[in-house]
Amino acid sequence: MTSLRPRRSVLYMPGSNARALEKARTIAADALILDLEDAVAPDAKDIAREQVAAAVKAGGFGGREVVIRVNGASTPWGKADLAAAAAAGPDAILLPKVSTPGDITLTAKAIRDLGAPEHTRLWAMMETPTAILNAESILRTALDPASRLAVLVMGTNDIAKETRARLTPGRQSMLTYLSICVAAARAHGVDIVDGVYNDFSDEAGFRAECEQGRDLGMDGKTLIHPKQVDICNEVFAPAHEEVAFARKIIETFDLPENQCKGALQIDGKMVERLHAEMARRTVAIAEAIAAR
Ligand SMILES: CC(C)(COP(=O)(O)OP(=O)(O)OC[C@H]1O[C@@H](n2cnc3c(N)ncnc32)[C@H](O)[C@@H]1OP(=O)(O)O)[C@@H](O)C(=O)NCCC(=O)NCCSC(=O)C[C@H](O)C(=O)O
Ligand SMILES: [Mg+2]
Repeated sequence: MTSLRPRRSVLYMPGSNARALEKARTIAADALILDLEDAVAPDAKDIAREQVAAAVKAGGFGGREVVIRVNGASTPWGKADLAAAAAAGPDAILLPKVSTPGDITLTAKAIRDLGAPEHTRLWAMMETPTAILNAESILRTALDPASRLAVLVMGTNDIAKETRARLTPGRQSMLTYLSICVAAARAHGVDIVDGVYNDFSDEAGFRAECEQGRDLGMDGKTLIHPKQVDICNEVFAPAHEEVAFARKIIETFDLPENQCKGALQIDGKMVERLHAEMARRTVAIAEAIAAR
């Protein structure tokens, strides 16, 4: 079952940047990814690992979901990262460059053996051509709760690198990859967040890409700079009118005279029971956001 935890804005920060780790405790993002992978230079990997583990253990992140992105198992840092992350016990560990179901199941087993607390979930980066081709089988691992798989994170920079597709305005080249992953995530009750928008000074372009991701079915978007958080939170929250209409749908279907009806007319629109289900989710996510 997809969780109703708001994951509108998911902000990356380099684990080597102590100032950013400190500042993160006051940024209005729903989730934070403390990165040990691509944002950290090889010479800074050890200090980043120590800083991130200490920051997670120290806490103080309030209701923000705290995630550690480790280096891959085949890198010189992967093993130490996983051990440190499991011991720190964040809300989730984010695996980069997942390509097969085994990447999830083996990591889940490894962190269990390393003593990771039960609450530590796995998030998976979808950013290789093989991951896209294997999306369904990777996501199927979520059927077993032991996999801990909770969220997919799109890695559009790596997808562009590996496929040689260009990241153009409108992301024509990414749409198939994004939608395949949305379908796989939804089929198996896992949340999914969109890739980053690199030009963090371009507010209009960023807003358009947030809206595109939301309309494709994403739960939120990964971010690289604090100035992207407010727009992202706004776009991925249901609008006031949407919530009001959702409440109206629920109330109308709940009326005794409508108990036997499958379809109704509300404000000139045809509404079916499937819309009542969607409306319940809209209201629930709006309430979860309001409670933050
Ligand atoms: C992109 C940046 C390097 C820009 O940094 P900087 O030049 O320092 O920006 P500012 O001067 O505008 O910063 C203003 C203040 O905000 C703090 N800050 C900046 N970014 C962050 C952040 N991400 N989290 C927390 N705080 C942040 C600065 O420290 C300044 O604070 P103050 O000193 O109080 O004024 C930088 O934004 C950055 O490093 N961003 C994150 C880069 C990153 O994590 N990249 C990896 C993830 S993206 C990726 O890998 C995608 C995926 O895998 C794929 O394949 O697509
Ligand atoms: Mg990447």
